[in-house]
Amino acid sequence: MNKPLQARTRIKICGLTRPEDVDAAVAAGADAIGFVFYARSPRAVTPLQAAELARRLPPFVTPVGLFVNATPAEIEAACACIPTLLLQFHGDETAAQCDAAGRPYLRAARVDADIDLLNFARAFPAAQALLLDAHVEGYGGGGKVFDWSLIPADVPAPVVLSGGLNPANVTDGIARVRPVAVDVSSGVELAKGIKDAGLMRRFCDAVREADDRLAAGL
Ligand SMILES: O=C(O)c1ccccc1N[C@@H]1O[C@H](COP(=O)(O)O)[C@@H](O)[C@H]1O
Repeated sequence: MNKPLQARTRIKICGLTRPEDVDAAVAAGADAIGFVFYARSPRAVTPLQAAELARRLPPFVTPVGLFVNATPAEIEAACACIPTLLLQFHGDETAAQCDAAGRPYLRAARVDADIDLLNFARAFPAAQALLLDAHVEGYGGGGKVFDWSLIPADVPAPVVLSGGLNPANVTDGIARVRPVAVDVSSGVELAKGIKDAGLMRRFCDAVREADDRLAAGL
């Protein structure tokens, strides 16, 4: 269930920890900013830190909270600090656990040759979108590209393409997968959790270029 040709590909930039990076991501054209609420990640922030960063977001830029096997209390604490938070479940959460949060969510699938993406998508009918990331140790954020040909054409959910995207490969990813959105972390970083304004700008420009090419039928 990918996007119509004329629709703009949305851009999520994830793993932000610094106010100046939030400002630069917004200026570059990000539609969503991700905060990692997973203590083992080098990009982890606390709910209070994320709330401080999220206050910088203008209207229509969505804060996204990334969770890996968090408790309901941890999810509630983050939502209490950022009332408009869209959830991203990136661990081993079941549909019942995702639904129990009672909020809109993205469900991440960690893709390798063993996953059945059709069944996975069907298991999460309430998810707003299926976020496809490479299967890496540590759940995600590894900067690894997966084999896009593993994505069936008829995935019964909007697809967010992720996993090792960067300014050089995102145009190709959009042309091949036609996702509703793309999500990047490592590919716009100087170091884990430290974003580069120039790379974020180049990434967003590359997404626009891909959209323009698709609209022109190229
Ligand atoms: O960013 C992390 O540290 C992270 C930790 C645990 C799960 C997911 C994580 N990040 C997400 O992984 C994808 C792909 O990231 P990358 O561009 O390949 O670095 C993306 O959704 C990140 O937000």
